[in-house]
Amino acid sequence: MANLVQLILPSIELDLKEIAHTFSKFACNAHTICDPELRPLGTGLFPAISIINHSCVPNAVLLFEGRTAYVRALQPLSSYTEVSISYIETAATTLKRHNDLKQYFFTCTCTRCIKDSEEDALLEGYRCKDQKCDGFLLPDSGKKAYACQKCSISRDEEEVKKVSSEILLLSDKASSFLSSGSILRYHFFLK
Ligand SMILES: C[S@@+](CC[C@H](N)C(=O)[O-])C[C@H]1O[C@@H](n2cnc3c(N)ncnc32)[C@H](O)[C@@H]1O
Repeated sequence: MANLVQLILPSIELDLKEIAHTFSKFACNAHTICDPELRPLGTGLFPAISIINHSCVPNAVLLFEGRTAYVRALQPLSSYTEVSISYIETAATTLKRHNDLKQYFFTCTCTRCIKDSEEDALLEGYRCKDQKCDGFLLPDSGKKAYACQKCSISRDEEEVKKVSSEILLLSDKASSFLSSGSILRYHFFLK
């Protein structure tokens, strides 16, 4: 980034180290401004909000109305409770969350991150193919087969890959509907 600035402004004497420093501070303290559908609109620096630390089980959420940022509590908070928000998508495994947090240069040690998480297994697992079973198919160590943690029914890798690509396709369709605004129109029509 610092080199890019020098490329754009070659005539100005620049301290590349200082620019890199400033951009790094900006990246760690800035927030993505979203519209009500959570579509990113841009990046903003809100000093009062930059003091809020991250948790994967946050007790508050950052919302925007236009360019104005609001921190809204997700539960009643007593005095002296530290307010936390999530810097990242929380519906992800611990490994994914920690990867996403690398840009902020810390390792999260919230309650969700430190417990040996069955939740992670569920996030990575697939619904058991037996409709009557409420278990999840979890990968074996080599990911060659998936077995239900409740009834032990298994699916082979190919079966799981097929289901997973169908899910990805559906998710892509949902995203493109969302970004085109079609869901909003559909919602409006239903009303
Ligand atoms: C937006 S600032 C948050 C406020 C910052 N702690 C301060 O005192 O100004 C983001 C930085 O705070 C630190 N931070 C945020 N959440 C953290 C957490 N849960 N554990 C450790 N460090 C955290 C990281 O250094 C991160 O880059």
